[in-house]
Amino acid sequence: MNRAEKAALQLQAVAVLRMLKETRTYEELSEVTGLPAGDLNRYVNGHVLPGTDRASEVVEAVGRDALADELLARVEFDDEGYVDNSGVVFDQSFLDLVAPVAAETFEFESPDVVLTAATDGITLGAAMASFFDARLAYAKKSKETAVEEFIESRQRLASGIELTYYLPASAIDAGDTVLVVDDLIRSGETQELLLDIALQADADVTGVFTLIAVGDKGMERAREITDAPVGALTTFE
Ligand SMILES: O=P(O)(O)OC[C@H]1O[C@H](OP(=O)(O)OP(=O)(O)O)[C@H](O)[C@@H]1O
Ligand SMILES: Nc1ncnc2[nH]cnc12
Repeated sequence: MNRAEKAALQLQAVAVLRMLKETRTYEELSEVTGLPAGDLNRYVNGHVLPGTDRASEVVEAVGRDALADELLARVEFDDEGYVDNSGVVFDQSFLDLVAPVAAETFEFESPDVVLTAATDGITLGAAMASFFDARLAYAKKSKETAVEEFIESRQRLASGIELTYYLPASAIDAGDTVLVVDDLIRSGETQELLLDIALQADADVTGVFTLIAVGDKGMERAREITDAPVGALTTFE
């Protein structure tokens, strides 16, 4: 590990500790990590950085399960089963922690472009793109002004309403590898549109990732369209 990689790891560990600290006392954080509460206080407040051994323990100990638990604690369901996930998609630092875990868990190849759908997919897309050092592209439900050429994909939804997503044609080049991400997959209609946009761009899809799958229908729909890995951090029924 070179100096820059060590520094990145140390800062990632601090970010993990800060996220865990939001809902815990230092004593509780000490129980979770096995580190002394006084040291944790100094790390969380930025006075001292954890050594690289400690840093890698913290980062590795907080794997998929810890993030999935944290996700569960941050979302709320209404009476009709709709999810309020603003506690997650408004928190860029939390999403920055998800990216390395998602990459490792589902073994996504590093893509040229991360593709998502406006609006709520954008912050996760930015975290994933930053982690992979890839470009970010987001399809929108309206045409951006002054852009001349778009890839567009339209679908009639179960409700009968037509939904169209537009992506500036310059955002994905033919032959690019593309990782498709979104905050939530339920019916899979949005994924179908995004995967169709990738297909129209002559790109290769390397995976599909979502924070939350509501049921399995939308995930199955994505699996029917692509052979690449399709994964969710958490599934709710
Ligand atoms: O699997 P599906 O049934 O297609 O649902 C998933 C989509 O629904 C939500 O977006 P929404 O359409 O609410 O737009 P927003 O991000 O602008 O809120 C969510 O961000 C996904 O993009
Ligand atoms: N917030 C949400 N909760 C559940 N299903 C959805 N489908 C689209 N948005 C949703």
